[in-house]
Amino acid sequence: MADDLAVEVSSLVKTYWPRSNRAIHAVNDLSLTVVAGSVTALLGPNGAGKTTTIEICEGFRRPDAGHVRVLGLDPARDGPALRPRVGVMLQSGGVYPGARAGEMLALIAAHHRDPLDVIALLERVGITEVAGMPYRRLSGGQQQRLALAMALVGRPELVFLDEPTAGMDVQARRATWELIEQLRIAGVTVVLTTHAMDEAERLADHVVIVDHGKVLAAGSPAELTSGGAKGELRFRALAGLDIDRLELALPSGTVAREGPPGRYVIQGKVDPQMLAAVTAWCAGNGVMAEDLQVEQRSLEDVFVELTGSALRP
Ligand SMILES: Nc1ncnc2c1ncn2[C@@H]1O[C@H](COP(=O)(O)OP(=O)(O)OP(=O)(O)O)[C@@H](O)[C@H]1O
Repeated sequence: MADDLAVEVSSLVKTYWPRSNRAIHAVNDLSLTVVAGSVTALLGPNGAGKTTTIEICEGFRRPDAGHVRVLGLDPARDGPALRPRVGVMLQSGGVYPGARAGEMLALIAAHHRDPLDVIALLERVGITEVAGMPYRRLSGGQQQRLALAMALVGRPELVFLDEPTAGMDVQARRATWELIEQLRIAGVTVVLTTHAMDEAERLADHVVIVDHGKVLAAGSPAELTSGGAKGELRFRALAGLDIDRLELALPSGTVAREGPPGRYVIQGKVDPQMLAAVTAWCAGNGVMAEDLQVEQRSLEDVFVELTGSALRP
């Protein structure tokens, strides 16, 4: 395993065999890597295999086949060595319903050699006022914040956050984003799953799109959203430019049109070549292009292109 990789998953397979049903191929030859110190987001429709993959990396599930290394160790075998170094925020559970929130966090802290200060951490995730309440009485968002605090209290080198902001209000969501950004600055590796494209776009250095237990695409948000055939470039200039001649100067497959007079739209694959061709044509024809704007596909556009728009069971 390369030194700069915090997680390496190759050709992972996990099949569930529910008693009355046929086999569910939850993870089906999935490979991915997580660079140490980065934030990596796993995106995928419901049932894509994200949680199963993460749970195998956490050592909670055994894979049927494939190879997993986490901080250079095998999570299935090296649990005791990994546990103090890895923080885990589960989608649900992991907490006794009757336990008080603050006590629960203190209990987890007591298992670590150099934990964060519990009082300060409760404050940081905004649950100081409900710290004395039993877990089951906390709202969904408060339970999420406690789970996040439990993942962080041991000063982990790597954290797995399964849908960390699900059910949070806008304020808590933003505070969690800030916390994740601070983790990255502190050099902590973060692996998260999310259904919120804005969250992935905002936080992730690396996005992995998963469906049917396989990786469909991976890259930085910019890499994933650039290079498609659907981009647009817009600019303003004098009305009545010779659009046909402009189009001839552009890469094939690119379409140019004038919308309202003086407003031009170029549609096609927006890449450095297309941008250069447009500006070169303008320069060669004495055209001052103003308000030049590149409109890329959003991560959500890419996600729907790859995974389709049909509802999942
Ligand atoms: N313990 C289990 N027993 C049987 N099937 C399971 C089990 N856990 C998950 N599955 C099935 O495996 C598939 C993958 O589930 P998984 O939870 O990994 O997906 P996910 O991408 O995390 O989904 P979501 O976004 O809905 O949380 C689904 O079809 C799910 O029903």
